[in-house]
Amino acid sequence: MAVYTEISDEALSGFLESFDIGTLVSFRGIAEGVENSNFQLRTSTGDFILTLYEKRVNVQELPWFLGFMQHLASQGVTCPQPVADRQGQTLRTLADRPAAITTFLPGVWPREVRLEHCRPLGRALAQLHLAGQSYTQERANSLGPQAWGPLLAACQQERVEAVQPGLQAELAAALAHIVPAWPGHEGNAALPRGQIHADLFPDNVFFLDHELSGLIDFYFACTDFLAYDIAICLNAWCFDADGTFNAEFSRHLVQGYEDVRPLTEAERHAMPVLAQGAAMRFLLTRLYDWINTPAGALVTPKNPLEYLPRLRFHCAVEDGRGYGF
Ligand SMILES: Nc1ncnc2c1ncn2[C@@H]1O[C@H](COP(=O)(O)OP(=O)(O)O)[C@@H](O)[C@H]1O
Ligand SMILES: N[C@@H](CCOP(=O)(O)O)C(=O)O
Repeated sequence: MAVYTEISDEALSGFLESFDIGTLVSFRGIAEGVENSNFQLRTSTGDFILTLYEKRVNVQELPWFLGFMQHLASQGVTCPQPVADRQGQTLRTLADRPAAITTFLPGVWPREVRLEHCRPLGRALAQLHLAGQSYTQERANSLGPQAWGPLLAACQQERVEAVQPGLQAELAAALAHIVPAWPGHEGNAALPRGQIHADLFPDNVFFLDHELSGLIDFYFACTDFLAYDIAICLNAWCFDADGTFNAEFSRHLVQGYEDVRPLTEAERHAMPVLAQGAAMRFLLTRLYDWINTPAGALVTPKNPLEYLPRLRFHCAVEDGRGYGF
């Protein structure tokens, strides 16, 4: 459960007095997520989400994320909207943490990914990319290839080896292959860039009555290669429970994407290295959290080793045909 910071009823009721959203009826910590503390609030006017920003979020960047969510909504992408207080501020402080209230998005994320989810997912991702083109302020990807080596080093070799013998050497070797091959690296051709979600896992995509009802959790969003977002989705949505890659899911995802924004040949060609990088990024952040989560924190760290077979799979793929397109 991701509640790193507890809040009392009194503190929350006092906080709500600065907003025009009614009085507190109930609130509960949300037993999902790993990054921030999230609470579901019910007030006399409706449901809201309160987020206290914790780990990887840089407070200076919060206006960029909140502005991005507002911009996406203005372009027709359904996502939570920051709620302003009576002074017009969306970013506040509660329990010594940066805090924001956002609207509650109806829907449920798919506990089991099915084929019917994949095409709508691809379409929504491409719509997000097109909508992001008019949000012009850039935010560098702080978890891009330049961060992976330092992240592996920060995990400490002996602790990585304790997670799985040989893991440190395997990741170091994969990094030595992925980083020099990365688009835009030292003379490599770049790919189309723009605003990406960068964490569009099933738990960040809501469905209602078999339709995609909205996207949440924009706190890793950044300016990067658009196709990298597809590579993240290939990792997060297109492996069966037994670890087998599901090419049919992948094909539907990419078809949905291309219904809205056709891929360039260079993007298709780069998909294996982008998918390797995406597997590496989530493996490393999970590994870091696995090793560093403080005892007693109300959070369930995610298993880094789920991403090792995915990384190996992508390292063996030669071109887009490996992904079913
Ligand atoms: N705006 C929202 N509307 C409805 N539920 C939400 C909303 N934001 C978060 N949630 C719920 O909280 C959970 C955790 O949120 P998330 O943003 O993924 O947390 P974290 O950033 O800590 O990983 C989600 O899976 C969802 O159930
Ligand atoms: N999606 C990441 C972790 C980030 O958590 P989220 O709950 O914000 O999606 C992973 O699975 O490693």
